[in-house]
Amino acid sequence: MRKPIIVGNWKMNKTIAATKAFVEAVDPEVTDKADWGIATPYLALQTAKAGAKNLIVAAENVHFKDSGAYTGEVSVEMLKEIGVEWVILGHSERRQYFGETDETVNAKMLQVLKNDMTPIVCVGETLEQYEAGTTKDVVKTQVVAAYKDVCPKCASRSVIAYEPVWAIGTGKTATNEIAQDVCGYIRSVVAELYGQEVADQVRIQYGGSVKPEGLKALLEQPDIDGALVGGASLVEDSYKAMIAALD
Ligand SMILES: O=C[C@H](O)COP(=O)(O)O
Repeated sequence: MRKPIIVGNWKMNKTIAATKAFVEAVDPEVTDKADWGIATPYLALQTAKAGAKNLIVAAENVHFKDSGAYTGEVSVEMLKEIGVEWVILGHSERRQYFGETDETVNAKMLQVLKNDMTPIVCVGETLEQYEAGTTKDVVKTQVVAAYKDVCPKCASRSVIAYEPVWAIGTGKTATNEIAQDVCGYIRSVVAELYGQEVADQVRIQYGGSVKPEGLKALLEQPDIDGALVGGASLVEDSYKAMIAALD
């Protein structure tokens, strides 16, 4: 039985002070019905870690090298020094605006897993690809590339987030049927790569305009084990409503 995992991806939102207030308000409400987390900008991670007793605290990105002349980047060692063990990789916004590729996502996967951190690796098609009917080809290519040279044991503890780009921040949610169809397909791709036992352990999230009121039904889908939530994770009451929705 896979435990649900719901992570708020804050993107470029919230100051350190706002992070402190959020964690103080939300962390005590967290239940064991799911693993609950927030991914914050780098600057707020230490504050989030200091306040979080229950919430997972994740970074939104990390570099694939140990250290060196990579101006503006943050290493795994830096994250681990402040106790951050989770990281989102390959979010579509990083692919779209910051030159993230399947190759760099793979390099980051290997770096993160080698250092015993947990990746949430994002895959998903654009509106154009969706309309062209190539969703499954696109996500298969992204999953196969992300897991190149990743060992089965490492793969089994990773998390995959399926996020159709056309549903991110647009208010357009994929129907539960579409989300299940693609998440089930992603699990079958993992099974092709590693066998069914590993595929059954990997947790697969859906992301894209998830709201508290839709969360429970989403998680009733057999291959959807959680959600990566943008906008609805930013407001304390909305995050608390997600927690309440699973009680
Ligand atoms: O990582 C989260 C996603 O990009 C979803 O964002 P959203 O819930 O605001 O659509």
